[in-house]
Amino acid sequence: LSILECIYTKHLCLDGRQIHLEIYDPCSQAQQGKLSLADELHWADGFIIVYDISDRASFAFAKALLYRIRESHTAVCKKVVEPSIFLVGNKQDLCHMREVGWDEGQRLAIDNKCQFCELSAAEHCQEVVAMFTKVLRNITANSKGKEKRRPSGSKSMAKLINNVFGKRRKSV
Ligand SMILES: Nc1nc2c(ncn2[C@@H]2O[C@H](COP(=O)(O)OP(=O)(O)OP(=O)(O)O)[C@@H](O)[C@H]2O)c(=O)[nH]1
Repeated sequence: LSILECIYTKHLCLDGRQIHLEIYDPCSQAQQGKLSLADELHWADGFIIVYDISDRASFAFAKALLYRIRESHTAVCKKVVEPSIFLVGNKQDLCHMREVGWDEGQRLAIDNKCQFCELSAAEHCQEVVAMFTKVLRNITANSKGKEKRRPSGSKSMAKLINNVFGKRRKSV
């Protein structure tokens, strides 16, 4: 069984500005342990890295992804605007099964200059919308008219999209 990645596109208006979103949601199962984000690192303006607060392994994976993004940015794109990175601890409704402390997530985010929040995509989808809005505001504030598009046919990266738009990934 392999699960396909998803690319979502959406036009929206934020603060009076038209935005064309291209969002790549990779399949975490297929990539586990691989961290192959080579294409995405070159074109993405922002990254949303999601872990499950009730699953320490997912936090370790999120940490590895964060380092990978940071390393790549430092090595390759020194002069380019820093990508916006949002670290998200999901499944806050499973607080009673928590394996990753809020402070651990926040510490990782502070150490790597990214934003952080905990939320429950299942129970409070408005929190997901608010998080996405922050990411977009951050990106538009950083980019200041820079045009950076995903090359067609290339893979790209973002997370949590199925929880926002309710779209299911196809399995083959
Ligand atoms: N309790 C709880 N379950 C959630 C929440 N968000 C997602 N889930 C569940 O977690 C499981 C995985 O959700 P997915 O949306 O497939 O997560 P994913 O990270 O995109 O999964 P991959 O296919 O591995 O990329 C599903 O059973 C969801 O219903 C949440 O906030 N709380």
